[in-house]
Amino acid sequence: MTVGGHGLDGVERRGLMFVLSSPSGAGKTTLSRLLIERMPGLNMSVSATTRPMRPGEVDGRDYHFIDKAKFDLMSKRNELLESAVVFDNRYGTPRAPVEAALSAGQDVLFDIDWQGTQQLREKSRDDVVSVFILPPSAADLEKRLHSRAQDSDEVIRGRMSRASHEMSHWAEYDYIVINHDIDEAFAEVQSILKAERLKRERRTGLTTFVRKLQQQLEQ
Ligand SMILES: Nc1nc2c(ncn2[C@@H]2O[C@H](COP(=O)(O)OP(=O)(O)O)[C@@H](O)[C@H]2O)c(=O)[nH]1
Ligand SMILES: Nc1ncnc2c1ncn2[C@@H]1O[C@H](COP(=O)(O)OP(=O)(O)O)[C@@H](O)[C@H]1O
Repeated sequence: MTVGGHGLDGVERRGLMFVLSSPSGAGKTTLSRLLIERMPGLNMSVSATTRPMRPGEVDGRDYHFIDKAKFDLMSKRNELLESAVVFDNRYGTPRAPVEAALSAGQDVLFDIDWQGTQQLREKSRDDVVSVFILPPSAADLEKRLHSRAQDSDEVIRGRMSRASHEMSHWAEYDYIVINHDIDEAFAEVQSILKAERLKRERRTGLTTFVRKLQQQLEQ
């Protein structure tokens, strides 16, 4: 699917799809924001959802908040790269911005669940790098869901009771990060992205680059 563009070091490479998943409250959103702020060349995929907007969320930045009819229309028109139902709401990744970024050699960051990750992997295995974030303990997870102060007690209970099921998919991911301390977890996720960007297979411009170096040496 991807064409390629210039990497940060000038060598052409294919963009990659960097996926973060976790049970709700483990820290994906916090880590995603830090990555977007601090890693040039990384674009957030803004999902469409039918779930209600939380206080502090911005339409078009955190999600595209749409109704079920619009979601179904996007799905019917094949405008979603993947989609899933989570907590009775629909979530999906708009296709066009992802394809545009990848073909320009940019990377795309996804905060999606295991169902969406499986769909991306089926479509573009070689371009997907997936990271599963775990909380240090159940008590920490619950504390974090409460500290976010954005969901009712009932919604939090629902998220806690789904956490175990979501976590059961950890072994499908390439990397596992335990989010004890946010700075450490961020450094780990950042290292994964940096290393994956250097993988030989996605650096399509290396042959040309090395040939040029050899020519210089032989002159
Ligand atoms: N498959 C899929 N999952 C998504 C998408 N957007 C968000 N999700 C997942 O839906 C779940 C609920 O997200 P959200 O309502 O923002 O709650 P939060 O995880 O507690 O912040 C999380 O596991 C997200 O990763 C998407 O476009 N596709
Ligand atoms: N390492 C951490 N230590 C303490 N609190 C954290 C940590 N990581 C995230 N949080 C807090 O936990 C809450 C849930 O994090 P969030 O990033 O919204 O999770 P998710 O997107 O996975 O649902 C937020 O209030 C966030 O500030």
